[in-house]
Formats: sequence, C-alpha cells, structure tokens
Amino acid sequence: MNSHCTLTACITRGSLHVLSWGRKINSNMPQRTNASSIDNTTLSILQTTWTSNLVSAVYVIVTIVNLCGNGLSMWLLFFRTHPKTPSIIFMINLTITDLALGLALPFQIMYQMQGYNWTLGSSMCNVLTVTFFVNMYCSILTMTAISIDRYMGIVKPMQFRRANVKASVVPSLPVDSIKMYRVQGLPTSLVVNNMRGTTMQIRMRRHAPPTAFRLSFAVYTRRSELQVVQTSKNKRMLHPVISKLRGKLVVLASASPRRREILTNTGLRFEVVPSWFKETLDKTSFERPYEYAVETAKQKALEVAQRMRLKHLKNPDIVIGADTVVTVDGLILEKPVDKEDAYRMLSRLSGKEHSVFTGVVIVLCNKREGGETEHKVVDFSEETKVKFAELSEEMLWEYINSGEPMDKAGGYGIQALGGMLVEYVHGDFLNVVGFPLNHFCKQLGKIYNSCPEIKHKDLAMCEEPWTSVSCQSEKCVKPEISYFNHFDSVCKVVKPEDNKDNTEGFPQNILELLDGFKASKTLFTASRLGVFDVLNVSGLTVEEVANRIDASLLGTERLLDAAVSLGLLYKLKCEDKLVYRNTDQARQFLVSDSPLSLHAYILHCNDKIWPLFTDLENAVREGTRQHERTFGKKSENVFKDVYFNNDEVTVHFMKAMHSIAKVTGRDVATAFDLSHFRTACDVGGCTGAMAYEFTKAHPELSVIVFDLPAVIEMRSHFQSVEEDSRVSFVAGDFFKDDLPKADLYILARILHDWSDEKIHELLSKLSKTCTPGSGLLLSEILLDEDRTKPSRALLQALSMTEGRQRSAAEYSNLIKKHGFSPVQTRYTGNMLDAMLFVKDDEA
Ligand SMILES: C[S@@+](CC[C@H](N)C(=O)[O-])C[C@H]1O[C@@H](n2cnc3c(N)ncnc32)[C@H](O)[C@@H]1O
Repeated sequence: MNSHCTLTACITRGSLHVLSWGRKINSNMPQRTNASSIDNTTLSILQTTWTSNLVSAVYVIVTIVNLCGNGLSMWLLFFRTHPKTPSIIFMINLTITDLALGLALPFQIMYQMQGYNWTLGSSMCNVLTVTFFVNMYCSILTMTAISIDRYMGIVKPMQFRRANVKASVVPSLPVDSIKMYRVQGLPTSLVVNNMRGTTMQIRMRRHAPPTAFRLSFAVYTRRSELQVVQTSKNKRMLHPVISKLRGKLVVLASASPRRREILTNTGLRFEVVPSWFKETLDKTSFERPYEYAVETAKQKALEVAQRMRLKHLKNPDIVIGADTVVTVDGLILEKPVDKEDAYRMLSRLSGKEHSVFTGVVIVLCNKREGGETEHKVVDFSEETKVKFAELSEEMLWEYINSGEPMDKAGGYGIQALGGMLVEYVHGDFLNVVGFPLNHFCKQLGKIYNSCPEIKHKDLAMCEEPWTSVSCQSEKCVKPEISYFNHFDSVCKVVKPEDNKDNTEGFPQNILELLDGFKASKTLFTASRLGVFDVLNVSGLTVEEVANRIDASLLGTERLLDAAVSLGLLYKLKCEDKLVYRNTDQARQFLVSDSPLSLHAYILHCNDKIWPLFTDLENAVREGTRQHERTFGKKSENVFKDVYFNNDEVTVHFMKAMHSIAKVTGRDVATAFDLSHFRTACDVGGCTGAMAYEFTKAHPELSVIVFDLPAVIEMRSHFQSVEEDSRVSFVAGDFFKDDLPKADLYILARILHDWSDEKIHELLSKLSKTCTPGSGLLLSEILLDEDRTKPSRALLQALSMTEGRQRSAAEYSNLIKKHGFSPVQTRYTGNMLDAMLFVKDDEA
C-alpha cells in the first residue's frame, strides 16, 4: 500500500516536471517564430505540434495511471485497511491530492491539443490553477508530516506508541530481519529486528486458532520498510470441541482483556465474571512454579462458580480460570505493585531467558437435585521460554513510564510495547499473552471425547471424582435426607439422572430469571428481619431464630430454607437438631455491623429501588422517572427531592452509598499509580468512605470530600476509627459552587446520574479549575462498547432518572471535550471500573 501510493505520487509529480518542461519549450517557440523567416516559422509550428502531441500523450498515460492507481489506493485505504492509523490517514491525504491532480490533467491535455488555446473561460482557468497549487502544497505538507511521523516511530517508539494509543498497525520501520512465529503452520506473530538492534514483536490483532485469521499481506518493500496489514475472518468455531460448548453457560473467571480476546476469537460465546480471589497463596509452599499458577487459577475459577450460583443466581456449566506467572532464577514474578517493583522485575529479566507458565483450570459444574452443586476440576499448565534483549536503563524506564508493566505478570506485555524487549520466544506465543489456547482446546477435546454426549447430568460418569461444596464444621454434618431411597422400595421413582432427554432445550435460564425477584426479596427480607445478625454467633434452630426475629415459626422456616437454597445459610445436623448457620459470605457481607457489610445497601434496594421496579412498565412506556408516581414526590433533582428531604432518609441513603464504597473503594483507589498527586477532591464524595480508601492506599495524598450541605451535615454518623486528618469535608453544590483546588479530581459514581448536558456543565467547571497535568479519576460500571454487558449496569439503568450508563469510549468522548486526555482504563473486576485522565497543556 505504501509503495503503491508513493509510486503513483511520483508518476504524477514527474508529469508536472514534463509539463513545465513542455511549457518552457512551447513558450520559447513563438518568440523564435516572431524573430525569424517564414521557413523557420513553418519549422517551428511543426516542432510545436510535435512537442505538444508528445506531451499530451505523456499526460494521457499519466492520467490513466493516476486515476487507476490512486482509485485502487483509495479503495484499499478506505475499505481494506483497519484501523485508520495516523500513517493511513496521511496516505489517504496524499492519494486525494494526487487524484485531484489526475482529474485536472484532461483539461491540460485538451488545452495543448488545441494548440495552447484556452477555450473554457477564466473561471475554469482559476479553478485548475488552484487545483494545481493546492495539490502541490498539500503533497509537500503531507510528506513532511509522514517524515516526522516515521522519525518519531523509529527514534522515540515509546512516546510514539503512547501518542498513538489506538494504532495497532506498526509504523513503517527500517528492518533487517523478520522471524515469523507459527502455530500449527500458520503465523501468529512476526518478530522484527530493526536497524537499531531492537526487536519488535508484531502481534496479529486476532489471536485466534490458526485458521481463524488471515494475514492479508505483509509487504517488505525496498528492503527497508515493513508494513503489516492484517484482517480477521468472521469468527467461526474452527475447533470441533468449541462447538460442543454451544448453548452452555461458559464463564471466564478472569478480568484480563487479553484472555477475553483470545477466547472471543475462537467463536466461543462466554461470560466474563472476574474472580474476587486475591492472589495471596504462599508461593514457598509450592515445589514448582506451575503448581502455584494452577492452584491460583483453581481458586479463581471455584470462587466464581460459587459466587455465580449465590449472587447471580446462575449455574454456569463451565468456569475457566487462568493464572500466568513468570519465573526467572527460581523466583516467581507476578504483577508489579509499583514502578520500583516493575524495575526490579524487568532488570532481572534483562538479557536472560525466562519461563512463562500459565495454569489453566476448567471447572465443570453439575447442579444436583436439592440445589447442591458439584464441581469437577480439570487442570493443566503450559510453559513458554522467552529471552529478553539486554535492556538499557533508559529503555527500562521509558517502558515502565509507559504504564504498561503494571497489570502484567513479570511486568511486561509481549503483545504490545513489551514485544520490543523480546529477543525470541520458544513455545506457544499466546501462553505468554495469558492463555494457551491450543492446549486448552486439546484438554476440552479430552473431556468431551471421554464423555462424548456430555450433558449436565452425565458429567458424573466421568472418571475423576466430583468435589462437593461441603460444610466446614467439625461437629455438624449435612443432613442425610434421601427421599428417593425411602420411596424406591414402594414405587418406581424416576430420578433426574434417569430422565436423559428432558434438559435438552429446557429454558433453565428463563426459569431462573423468573425466580430472580423471589430470590432478591428473600435476601431483602432476611436482611430486614436481621436473620444474618442473629445467626452470626452460632447455629440456631428454626424456633430460636423465629423467637429472636419475632416472626412466625412457619414463615421463619420457609425463609431460612429459601436462604439455604440460595447459598446464604447452611442447614446442618448438630447433636440431633437441625440448625441454621451463616455461610462465610453471609458473615462477611450480610451481618449488619461487619466491616464490609452490604446490609444498608440491601435495605436501600428494598426501600427505594424495589418500588421503582414495580413501576417499571410505566417507566418504559413514559421514558421518565417514576419517583413521583412511586413515592408521591416531585423530583426535579433526585438527590435533593427524594434522598435529602429529611434527615432519616438522608442517613439511610448515605449508609447505602457508604457500604458500597467500602466494598469497592480499595480497588478503585489502587487502580492507578497516583504517586505524583498530593491533593485530591472527591466530587460527590458522600460519607468519605472512598476518600479513606484513597488515603490508605496513597500515604502522600490528602483528600477533600465535596458534597451537598445536607450530606456534609450528617457526616458525623459515619465517623469511624479509620478516620484520618488527611480527609477533610467541604459543603457545596457542584453545579453552582466553586470546587476546591486539587491536583486530582475523583468522580466516583457521579456521572451516570446525569444527562450529557449536565455532565458538560460539571466538566466545564472542573476543567476551568484544573491546571495542565491535573488528573481526573472516573469510576463507574463501564459498559462494553456494544452496550450489551454487564447486565448489572443495564439493570440499574432501568430505574435511573435523567442519567444513563456509558461505555469507556462514551465517557472518554465526553471528558476529552474538556481538554483531558485518557491515560488508562482499568476494569477492576469489582463492581466499579476506573479511568484516569490528565488535563492537557493549554493550547
Ligand atoms: C451515587 S452517590 C456517590 C457517592 C460516592 N462518590 C461513592 O462513590 O460512594 C452520588 C453523590 O453525589 C452527591 N451529589 C449529588 N448532586 C450533587 C451536587 N449537585 N453537588 C454536590 N454533590 C452532589 C450526592 O450527595 C451523593 O453523595
């Protein structure tokens, strides 16, 4: 593409020289004619005709080559080249100017053929003159810009990449060797050594199984220029075993966008539910590094399998967990915690070969009658050897400052900038990226081929034992109540596992959705009645619970059993009595005074959100807020009119926000390196719960919480032991009052409540307060770009007032308009994601 454009441009530009040369000759001719004899005049006329015909013939050829060449170029650049990187935009500019010239040339031909007689009037003459000059200047400027662009790409590759974050086609680089890495005979990556002795790994944008992608062309032009343009085929399930998963609820228990991309490219449909399991296993207790990776992957996958059942009320069929570690000199390197840690890791890797292990766990889930879920765990690991080039201090710091190392095992990402550090890769490239796809497909093949007609109920036939989720108590055991055994002797009972065909096409997920509201209300009611509080000390019988919560025996038994079925409580046989006990999660999140209690938020959902949902039909019909209909209150501003119109309601609302911020705040506060900020303002910071997480995570940071006066007045209800002097409070309205001065502004769960117009109002005020280099940290549930997930965000949107949920790109577009540039986006895997922006320099 590059060479093609340049060639057409050269031919067109060459024609201009011929044109001026022809003109020169011709303009000289008449002078000589005037000064000479008749014979000379005749000769001169003959020469003029001959020259003008020759020049016209050259123009005709140039016009044809120009229009065909540049037309083809345009088509390729517009429709066949993605993404539109800055280099491609330059090419498009160049092609347009050349096409404009090509379109003007026929007029020149006509002019010459008529013996340099212009018959089209002065306006047309002006248009053509302008076209010629515009073409010339645009071409010169575009070529200058291309030269600068390439200079930056070669001499300052890191900054270049940061400045062109969206560019994934590598700019043209001087190259002296190219190695192509293949998986099953097809290319997965190119490693390019350039003239400066550095190495660049060019990833294929789609890491699909081999045949799922197509390298459309890699042109090695003039021996020193490389352009790679790659297109991906429609996602199809090429591995037979992947198609066997069709219709199953497959879950990836990982927040890694790289694993998600690798699996997406197989054509597999799956949900992403990032694990909450913290990677804190003791590494020294594992003999080999891959055992650690496998165990971590297992814990992640099992945590998600259990949480989905309890929290999302879904029973996944398969949960996939993965963990990648880098090992060098007998040490296991995970993700660096800060820049210094990244520096230590990368300098260890410099000039050496290291191993990358990914442990993968496939958890097959089987729901048995009675609601219990059994898990079969299949695991494996994959090793790939990678050698780093010797890294200079400058290169190391440049790479660390690019921000890329922070969320990557070993502190580098081979598929991105980190590819430049790599000398060679032995083994599966995708394993280094984070997921050994080929090995995964083989394992799935083994599972499905050993149980060919695999269905939920048939999984039990597989050889390896199922592990049940069991009660941990020493004294208490799960009650053995086998109704089937009891009745078997008197009548024929068809057990679910005998009924081979009844689950095929059974709308399990729809039935679970139908029951979703019952499950929510069970949780709300148990919380409201204090069930989890009374069960926090020890196991109690139904009578004891009924007594303490002051409820009927029958109703309490039903509620407790429903809570057991939802995995919120255990029901145990203890010294001949049946007792109920909190599960670990209930103890941690549902007991009202536990540090991470969601109790207040659950009550808020019951009291404020539930009634709104009973009016959902009206909200959908009318597309408006339902607060007036539901609560009998007019609500121009939902905060002032609904939540803050009396002290008790204000405190309840604040408690709800407080409990969510306690659970989500740490991940938001630690999402980015904020070490260069000293003061922050948490705009709409409510009780300060989020602010405390920020001061805990960043010892140098002070945070001012800015919120409405009604909220700040009530903040004494939330004074806690962890309160520190670095958090202060200022009352005000962010639409009307000046914001406190700070280096960093935090907008956590603020923007989704407002329309684009209101957001612009707030951002414009914030932008005026900020100086260049100030930060803006946004925390929201970020929608996928196709706005189809996560459902938590989309369900929440149903009860919104004037706000809406947005994707990272949508938030970014709003914020960029106010002079901020996006630095990093982090999907925390927790309830809230985060994006960091910096204020640009004044233009
Ligand atoms: C959904 S809560 C988020 C609270 C907190 N940022 C968090 O993440 O936990 C929205 C907060 O914005 C505050 N707020 C709403 N309108 C405001 C305004 N005009 N000026 C200042 N604060 C406002 C509310 O009082 C509330 O505390």
